Amino acid sequence: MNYKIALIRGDGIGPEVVGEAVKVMETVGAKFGHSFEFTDVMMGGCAIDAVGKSYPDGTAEKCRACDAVLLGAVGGPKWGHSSDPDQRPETALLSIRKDLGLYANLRPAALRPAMAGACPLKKETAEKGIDLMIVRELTGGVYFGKRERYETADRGIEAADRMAYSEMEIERIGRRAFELARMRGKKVASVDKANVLESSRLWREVMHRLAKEYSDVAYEDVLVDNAAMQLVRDPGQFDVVVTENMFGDILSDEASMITGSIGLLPSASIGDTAPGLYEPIHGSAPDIAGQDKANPVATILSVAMMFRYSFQLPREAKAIEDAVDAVLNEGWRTADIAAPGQQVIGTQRMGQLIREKI
Ligand SMILES: NC(=O)C1=CN([C@@H]2O[C@H](COP(=O)(O)OP(=O)(O)OC[C@H]3O[C@@H](n4cnc5c(N)ncnc54)[C@H](O)[C@@H]3O)[C@@H](O)[C@H]2O)C=CC1
Ligand SMILES: CC(C)CC(=O)C(=O)O
Ligand SMILES: [Mg+2]
Repeated sequence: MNYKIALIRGDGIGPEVVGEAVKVMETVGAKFGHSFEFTDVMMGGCAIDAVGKSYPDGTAEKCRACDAVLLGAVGGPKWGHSSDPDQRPETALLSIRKDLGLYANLRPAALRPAMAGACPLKKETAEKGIDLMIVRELTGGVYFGKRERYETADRGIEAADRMAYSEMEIERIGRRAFELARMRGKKVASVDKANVLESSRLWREVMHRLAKEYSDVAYEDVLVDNAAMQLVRDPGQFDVVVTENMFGDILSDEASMITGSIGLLPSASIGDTAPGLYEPIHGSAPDIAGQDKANPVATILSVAMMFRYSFQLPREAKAIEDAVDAVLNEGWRTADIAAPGQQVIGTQRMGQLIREKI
């Protein structure tokens, strides 16, 4: 079968890791008899440089014309944090998620067998294993609320960001979490800050209604500060963790380190109708961009998620995941996952080794 893929390579290490992931797709295609038609879609800092704004007209339409989207990362210090949203690379990221209706960001954090030694947690915690799925709400909350900056009478300039959630937004992400839990460990932890925030109180009310409906799934509420601590103390207690946009952003970066590195964790952003968007959880890593140092595994595993969720190709997805594990089991390491004294390989070599295993 032929699949159309939109490629948003983006900025920093984005083009490097997407380049390796594309080659992996082609290898999988050759092995299993699929072909891929790639369309480059420019967005982010590179688009500011080329056409003067980070989210050029027609970006969403180009993506909608494809079966799935693969994104590297956007942003970097070159473009700063302009007061003009068109001049901020991150505006493009938020806009594409909103325009495609990608409200569910699935971020699996699993400790791969070869990485157990790299887990910074207590030995017995690592031995228990880590396999959790963070279900992050992606198109609401404080990242999409009204942003304001204004002069006050007595306190100088003040800035504010509004965090808002509707029942509908909470219910649809909650259902995704409970449905996923049914296919996994049958446990949902809903993370909020209901002891302080009104949006979290509504979040909790809706989650409790769903918990009654999905009575075969064990349910608990966890306050976000406690969740951050529990993730380090005993991550094995979690199966599906559902939470709002910003909490999920932060907790998933934390989860990445207990499983080895942010360079390992993939994600899938999905909605109800538009093509899914697949991306590593990391950013554009300007500190290592252009040096063949980035770990491409997170992006390559994002392709595996694309095959599984958008194309219903579990055999092909597993071939990628098995190849990644085989390469890691042999001890090959990019800099972010290498132990002191261990030999380090680059982005391209890691990609090549994974393709050879496939
Ligand atoms: N999806 C996206 O496009 C995202 C974009 N960003 C943007 O990326 C830019 C940089 O953000 P940071 O806060 O520095 O976060 P970052 O995730 O880009 O980097 C944080 C640290 O992790 C390392 N790292 C990240 N990915 C890696 C990989 N594949 N292999 C090895 N090491 C890796 C980096 O070298 C850096 O030390 C910012 O402009 C930010 O807004 C941040 C997160 C997501
Ligand atoms: C612009 C940010 C919301 C990007 C980010 O950190 C993420 O989605 O993980
Ligand atoms: Mg993030």
